[in-house]
Amino acid sequence: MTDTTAGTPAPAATPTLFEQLGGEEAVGAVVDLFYDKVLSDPDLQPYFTGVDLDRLKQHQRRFIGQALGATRPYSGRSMRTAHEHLAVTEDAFGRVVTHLAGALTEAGVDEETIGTIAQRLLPLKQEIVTA
Ligand code: HEM
Repeated sequence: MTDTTAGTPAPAATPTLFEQLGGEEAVGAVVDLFYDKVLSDPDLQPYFTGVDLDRLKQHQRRFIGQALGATRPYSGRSMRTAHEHLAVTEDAFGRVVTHLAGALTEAGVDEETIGTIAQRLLPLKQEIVTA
């Protein structure tokens, strides 16, 4: 069989947002900023009372990962199961997304990309918001 692809470079896969933002290291910086914003917000602090910090960090990484489409396969609890005991309000959900947008802005991400990211998170609202 003739190899018609010989000598032809493989088509570049469209980079994920994760790659566009600069990969693991850049995203790590966004996670840190995001984490500070969420924990400094008096309206959000109660949700995280008693949640250990490792778990919270993991939460932030997952959250960012979901937004950027860079998650390793996720085998944890469903979004509904993970959040239903928290009675997350629509307002709280909105605040968290706003803090993510703020962290991304500070990290130099352009507005259009931030809009795309926010759109990706929106469908999760119906699973996470239960109050
Ligand atoms: C798109 C939005 C969100 C995503 C992708 C997300 C993702 C996750 C994931 C993956 C977990 C871990 C589940 C586990 O380890 O079993 C989790 C737990 C948690 N999430 Fe979220 N989350 C979102 C929004 C929120 C919001 C808006 C709040 C609060 C205002 C919140 C508060 C928490 C807390 C407190 C936990 C820990 C629960 C526990 O350990 O008992 N999350 N979230």
